[in-house]
Amino acid sequence: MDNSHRALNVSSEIGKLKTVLLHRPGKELENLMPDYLDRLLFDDIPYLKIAQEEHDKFAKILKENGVEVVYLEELAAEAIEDESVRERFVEEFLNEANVLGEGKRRSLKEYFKQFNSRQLIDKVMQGVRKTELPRYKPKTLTDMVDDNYPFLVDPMPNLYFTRDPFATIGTGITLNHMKTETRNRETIFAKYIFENHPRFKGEYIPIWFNRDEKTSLEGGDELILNKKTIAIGISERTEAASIEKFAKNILNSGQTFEQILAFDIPKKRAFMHLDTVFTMVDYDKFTIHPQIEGPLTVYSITKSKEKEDELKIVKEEASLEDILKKYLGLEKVTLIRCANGNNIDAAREQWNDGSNTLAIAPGEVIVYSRNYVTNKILEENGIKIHVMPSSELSRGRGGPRCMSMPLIREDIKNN
Ligand SMILES: NC(=[NH2+])NCCC[C@H](N)C(=O)O
Repeated sequence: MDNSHRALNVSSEIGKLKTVLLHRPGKELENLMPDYLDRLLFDDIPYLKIAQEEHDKFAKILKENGVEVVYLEELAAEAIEDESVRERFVEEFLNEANVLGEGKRRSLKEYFKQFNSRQLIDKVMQGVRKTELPRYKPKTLTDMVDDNYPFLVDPMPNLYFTRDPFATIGTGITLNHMKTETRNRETIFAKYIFENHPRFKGEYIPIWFNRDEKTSLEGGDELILNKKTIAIGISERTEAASIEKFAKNILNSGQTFEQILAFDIPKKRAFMHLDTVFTMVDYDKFTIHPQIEGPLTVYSITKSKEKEDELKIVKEEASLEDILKKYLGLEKVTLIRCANGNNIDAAREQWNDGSNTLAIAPGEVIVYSRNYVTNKILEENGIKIHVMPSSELSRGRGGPRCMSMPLIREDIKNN
C-alpha cells in the first residue's frame, strides 16, 4: 500500500523522518513554582531562555537533515481560526481546565476575547495568573472563597513533550487519555488540529484509541517496531486495559499491523514510559537501560484464529533478544546498553534520557550532549549521532524522542 501522499504515515520507528511535530517551550515554564512541581511532573525549573535556545538547535538539526518541522502552537492556532470553532474550543478548554465558578468563567472568556488565535493558544498553554484578572466579578460561592492558589488556569509545562498526548500509528492516531489530569488537558490541541486543521481536514484519520477512554495510554509507551509489529509499555502511565482496547482496534483495522509486544516495565518515575528505557535506533539495534532487563516481562498479542474479535495473549519466556529476533524476523539483535551497563553512569544518564534517542533515519539519531558515555557506545555500534545541547530541556525528564511526534516517515524496505 502506498501511503506516501497521506497527511499521516508512520510505519516504523526508524524510517527516514519527513515531518515532525514539536512545541517550542514558552512562558508555561515560567509559571512553574516549587510547591507544585510534583503535580506538574517536573523535578526542577528550567531557565526558559536557554531552554528555547536548546530547542531551536534541536529544530535546526532536524531541518538540516531534510525534516519538515511543524509546531503544535501554530497548527492549533490555525485550527481555531474560524470564530465558531474558537468559541467551542474556549468552552471545552475551560471545562477541562476545571475552572469552576460562573464569575471566573465569564471573566476568563472576556479576557480571552482580546487575543487572536495564536495569542489565545499561547495564553491557554501558559496558564492564567490570578493577578492577570484582578477584578473578576465573584458570582458564586466558588468565586468568592479565595483559596490563595495563584492561578486561575494552570500552566501546561509538559507540552514540549509532543510524543505523549497523541501518537501517529500507520495513517491514524491514538488520541490519548493521559494518566494525570495535568497532562490530559494537552490532548485537546490534537483533537482540534485533527478535526479542523486544513492539513488534515480533507482526510479520513482513523482514531485507534480516544481521549474519552477511562484507562490511560501515553505516546511515550508506543513504539512501532516494523509495519507488522508495535511495542507498547505497560508502565507508570499506560494500563494493560488500554493496550487490549487499542490492540482490538488496530489488529482489525486493515492496516499492516499483525502483532503487539506489550513490555511490562517497573512502575516508577525514572522509567515513566517505555521510551525512557528502550528505543529502536536501527533495523536490528536498540538502546536499553540495563536496569529493566531483569524485571522485564513481554506479552505477545495477536488476533485469535479461533474466535473472531478475541485476542491471543502469550507470556513470552525467551530472552528479549530472542523475542525481538522471532517477532521481527532478524538473524541478530544488538542491545546497546545505556552507559555500557556501568550501574552508576547508566543510572545517571538514563535519568537524563540517555536511552531516549530520536531516530531520523535507520542508524541515525539525535541525542543529548550530556549523555556522553552512552553516546560514545552508540557510535561504537555504528550509529551516527547528532548531538544537541541539553542543560535546561532535560530538567523536564524527557529527551529527543519525547520532544517530537513524527507525522510522516518514509516506509522502510523489507520492513
Ligand atoms: N515520552 C516521554 N518519555 N515523555 C517524557 C515526559 C516527561 C514529563 N515531565 C512527564 O512526566 O510526563
